[in-house]
Amino acid sequence: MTVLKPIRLVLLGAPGSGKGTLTSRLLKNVPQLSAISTGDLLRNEIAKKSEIGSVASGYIKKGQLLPDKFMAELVSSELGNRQWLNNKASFLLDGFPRTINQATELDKSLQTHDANINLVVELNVPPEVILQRISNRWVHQPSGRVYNLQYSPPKVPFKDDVTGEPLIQRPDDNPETFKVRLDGYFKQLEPLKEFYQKKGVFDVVSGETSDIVFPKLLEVVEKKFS
Ligand SMILES: Nc1nc2c(ncn2[C@@H]2O[C@H](COP(=O)(O)OP(=O)(O)O)[C@@H](O)[C@H]2O)c(=O)[nH]1
Ligand SMILES: Nc1ncnc2c1ncn2[C@@H]1O[C@H](COP(=O)(O)OP(=O)(O)O)[C@@H](O)[C@H]1O
Repeated sequence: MTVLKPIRLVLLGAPGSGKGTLTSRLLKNVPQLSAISTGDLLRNEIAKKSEIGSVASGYIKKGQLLPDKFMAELVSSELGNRQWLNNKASFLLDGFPRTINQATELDKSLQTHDANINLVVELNVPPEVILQRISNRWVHQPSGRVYNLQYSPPKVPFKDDVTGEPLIQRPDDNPETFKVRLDGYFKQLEPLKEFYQKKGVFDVVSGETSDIVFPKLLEVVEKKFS
């Protein structure tokens, strides 16, 4: 796909809806695009035993969102580090914003660089479908690569396809914590959708599998940017 103008894309989706899966597929199809996944960012900080990681681990274990100001600062410094705060760069945000306050903070920091979000796509996947996926989710924490014992198993059981390193199950993927996350997502969703609908940048793609959702997502992106 040839990109005619910078893509600044937010993927909205419940935990387990396929944000990580669809992001990696999209990046393969749109080489100009790179992504920030806030979940991966935080897990890497936890693995590094950094200050940020020590703050994050408590919230993540309980399935609670981290404070808006904390996340907004983390993401805007990451955007700066990657030199994306300009009107030429393309990027995808996976897992941010998740609240209306985060969205307004993001808006403030982007508009000063003439780099406003120009597409927000909600991944609309039925919750009951999502719940089945999570028990089979295994991840390669250092890279953020995501596997599923049913849907996309690793070539060697429980080993990352690229590095051969062991896969783990995320501590926040247990049923009770996952329910906290899922409820939290739906609580925040409507104000976020309205915020971006008012800006005329909102779209939604629905489906029960990523194989159904991905072509729809790619079509929305191609229609807008190629
Ligand atoms: N059964 C099934 N699992 C899927 C599908 N798409 C993604 N998954 C798996 O479901 C889990 C959640 O996907 P992920 O991309 O991590 O979602 P995220 O939490 O929104 O980033 C992972 O184990 C994926 O491998 C699908 O269409 N069907
Ligand atoms: N934008 C955010 N605001 C607050 N907390 C966040 C944000 N992004 C990630 N987190 C924290 O990291 C956890 C894992 O995020 P993520 O890997 O994106 O989970 P999922 O994709 O399953 O929703 C979240 O449950 C939350 O505790």
